[in-house]
Amino acid sequence: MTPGSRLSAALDLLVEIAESPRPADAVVQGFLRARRYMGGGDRRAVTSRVYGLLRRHARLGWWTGDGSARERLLADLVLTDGLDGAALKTLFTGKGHDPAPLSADERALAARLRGQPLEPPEMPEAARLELPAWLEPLFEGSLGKDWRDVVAALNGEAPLDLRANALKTDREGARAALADAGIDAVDGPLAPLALRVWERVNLAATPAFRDGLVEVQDAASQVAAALVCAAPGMAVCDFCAGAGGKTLALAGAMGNGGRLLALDVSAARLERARVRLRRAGAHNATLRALDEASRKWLKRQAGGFDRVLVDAPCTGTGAWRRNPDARWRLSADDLSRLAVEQDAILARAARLVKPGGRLVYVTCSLLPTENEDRVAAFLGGEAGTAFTPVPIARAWTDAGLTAPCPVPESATALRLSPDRHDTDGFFVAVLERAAPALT
Ligand SMILES: C[S@@+](CC[C@H](N)C(=O)[O-])C[C@H]1O[C@@H](n2cnc3c(N)ncnc32)[C@H](O)[C@@H]1O
Repeated sequence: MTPGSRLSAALDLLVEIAESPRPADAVVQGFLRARRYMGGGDRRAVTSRVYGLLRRHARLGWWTGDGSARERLLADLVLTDGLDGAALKTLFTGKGHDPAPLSADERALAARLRGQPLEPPEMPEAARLELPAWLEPLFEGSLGKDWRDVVAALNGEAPLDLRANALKTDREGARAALADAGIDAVDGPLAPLALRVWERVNLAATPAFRDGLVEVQDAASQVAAALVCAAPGMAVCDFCAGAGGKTLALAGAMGNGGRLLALDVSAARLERARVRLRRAGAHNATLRALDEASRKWLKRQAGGFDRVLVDAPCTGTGAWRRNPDARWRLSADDLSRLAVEQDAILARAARLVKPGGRLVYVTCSLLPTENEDRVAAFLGGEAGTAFTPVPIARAWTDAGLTAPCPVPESATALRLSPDRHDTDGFFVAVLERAAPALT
């Protein structure tokens, strides 16, 4: 591809992301899958430009007066890459797949931006931080004095984190299999099976992935799954299993022994989980899509599980590094709607926990309205009366995690964030149902 045609592809992809309800990383994957003719260099150039544009969205919007995708691209080429009029002319040729030549207005825009910094002092803070203005007070009010560092880190690039599949190998075995495919992996933070890859790789093409030795999972998500403390022989329910990221880790912790039930309202996501479980060699999981007709069935499962994981639907603020556009899709209404859903799911899932068993509440959000507030609402309501919070340090030890526990002994919630822990943002609370008194 010519440098110009790479820009055209980046523009097409940007428009596709803007028009799709799906997260950016899913749209990017689909886009590349449909263009197998693109070589590795082209893919890297296109995706790196697109993610850059998404990460600089507000700043480029400020400079262009909320301009079109093409205007933002033009501004990016001038402000970030430092291109001048002559260089732009070689890219915007209109020949082949190159973008159409610049109009007089676009040439004037490029001339106006030439030599300017991306972030001039007069730029409002919300734009500099790439944060929707309505979310600024929420972050400032809830994330402590370092809130700007958290927000900045959430706009950084995320590495590819993998989990070695304990059902088939260990971390060293997985690392060696990746090395055979020419992929360098270092230990990931906190989680004992985490491997981290910084280069862009085609993981799906490697035997390590195809044979189920590794799965894609952020280190924080691995920690969240570990804190369920699932063990062989237990009955474990993954109430919001989705495409099975944590179900797979739970199956690994259970050594394929015991009963693992994966539930979700999305049958399509569970279907993806089925494929991944098969590849991982996980045989102890049963998958079930929840619908109106499941109510009676769910009632019959009451008190049947040692562990119930609720990886609740959330805003995903903790995963903004992977989906930088997600912040612009959020609204205050989403936050209120999600809180209602999170409360309802927690109450429903809690019924499944055995006396003496544990309910583990997880989100990939950093907002207390989805985390601490939801746990407090649950514990203060009828469904939560039998539950008490377990100190994270205790669950950490129970889980056999060997890295130092990142929160104090007394903390009953864990919040991981990219600035402090070098992971995605995640929240975990572990609640225990009172065991019957011994007589
Ligand atoms: C954060 S995602 C789960 C991610 C998954 N656990 C993983 O590790 O890959 C939340 C999931 O909750 C599901 N969900 C939404 N409402 C639900 C409900 N009422 N009951 C069960 N699952 C629900 C969504 O379909 C979505 O798959």
